[in-house]
Amino acid sequence: MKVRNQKLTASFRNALEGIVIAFKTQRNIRIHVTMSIMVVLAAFYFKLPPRDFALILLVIGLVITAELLNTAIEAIVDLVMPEWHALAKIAKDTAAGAVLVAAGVAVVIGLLLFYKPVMIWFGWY
Ligand SMILES: Nc1ncnc2c1ncn2[C@@H]1O[C@H](COP(=O)(O)OP(=O)(O)OP(=O)(O)O)[C@@H](O)[C@H]1O
Repeated sequence: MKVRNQKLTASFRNALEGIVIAFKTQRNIRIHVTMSIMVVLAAFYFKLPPRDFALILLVIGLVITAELLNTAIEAIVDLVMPEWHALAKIAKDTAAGAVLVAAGVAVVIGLLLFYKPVMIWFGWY
């Protein structure tokens, strides 16, 4: 039981290390995390309802997960194929495309959720 707990702790530590490495090496992840913090603060400020808040957390998770997987795919491609290869290009470009899709969905959801409170705040509604 103790060995299993130690294994679990090590897996958790490795996963956290992966997130820290991605944050340190990937500028895009730093940008997304900064924007996510700002969006969460804005959600508090505008007192968005719990369901909207949950949706925001969900899309933030989606974008950061996509970024982490993109980082992992980039590392694997660089490891196994340092030279130019058509399949390496497909792997990197589709992984980047996944991030773009997630970020696009996040922007649309953000606009839908913040549109009304922001309009009210400016007195335009
Ligand atoms: N081994 C390769 N073979 C073919 N194309 C490649 C290869 N490595 C990179 N590319 C192409 O170059 C683009 C940029 O790759 P690069 O590794 O320089 O940046 P990245 O790490 O994917 O981007 P970032 O870290 O800025 O998100 C890729 O999206 C892909 O189109």
